[in-house]
Amino acid sequence: MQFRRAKDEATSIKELLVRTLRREHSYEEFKALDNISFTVHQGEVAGIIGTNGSGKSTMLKIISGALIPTSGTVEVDRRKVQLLTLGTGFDVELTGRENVYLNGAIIGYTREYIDEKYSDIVKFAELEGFMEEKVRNYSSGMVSRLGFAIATVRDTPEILILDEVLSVGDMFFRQKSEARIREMIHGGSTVLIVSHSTSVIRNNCTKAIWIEKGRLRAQGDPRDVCDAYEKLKEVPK
Ligand SMILES: Nc1ncnc2c1ncn2[C@@H]1O[C@H](COP(=O)(O)OP(=O)(O)OP(=O)(O)O)[C@@H](O)[C@H]1O
Repeated sequence: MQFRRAKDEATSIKELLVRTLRREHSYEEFKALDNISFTVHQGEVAGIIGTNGSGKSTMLKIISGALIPTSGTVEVDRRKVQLLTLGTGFDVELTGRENVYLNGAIIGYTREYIDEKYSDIVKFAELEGFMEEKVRNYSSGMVSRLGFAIATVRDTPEILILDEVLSVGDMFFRQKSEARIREMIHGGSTVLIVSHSTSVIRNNCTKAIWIEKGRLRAQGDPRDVCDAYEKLKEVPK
């Protein structure tokens, strides 16, 4: 997967304007994912790990169909896939209620479905009494709780893709959200889960895939792959 990145960033708005007018921008091609190949079988729970910027979210977006790869192929039945990701599709100038409809529509829910599930979403997010308030006035934990409740209200799909949806909210909400995710993971779906927590990968996954700087570094037993990944992070003595 190749992206185009601005090579020399302007240091001021004036410089940016001048460069734009003079058409002086230069770009470089950047490979976010390079020659990655793996298989996830039906019923497997695959955990994806890697340091920041290594390409995990890009890969999930390609698998779910949100991004089209510049080369290579993915074989997946997209009608069965649901990608859960937080923090996208919220407008802070709208109320909590309006954002449920906006965010739900982005995920692919119909208006009728959101009408039916609205009170379950509010209850799970514990935001009764705040839904007519603008999201601008929410704390970041409240926004994540609402995002999590919207994303997970649906019945578990056959192929579930989770992009860092754990560890949301305070300790009490986290316990509740982890229990919901565990139910989804162990409900018979095929799951791909990105997490920075190696204990989440060790405790829930049947295989682990480690991506580093856009390349496949290792795949296999979650304990072996997580052990190797943690060694990378050890500070040299
Ligand atoms: N649309 C884009 N245009 C240009 N570069 C992009 C784009 N999307 C992602 N990238 C770059 O691709 C690389 C991989 O990003 P990605 O978000 O997939 O990493 P990640 O492993 O999910 O990171 P993190 O753990 O921080 O969430 C990063 O260097 C990022 O800046």
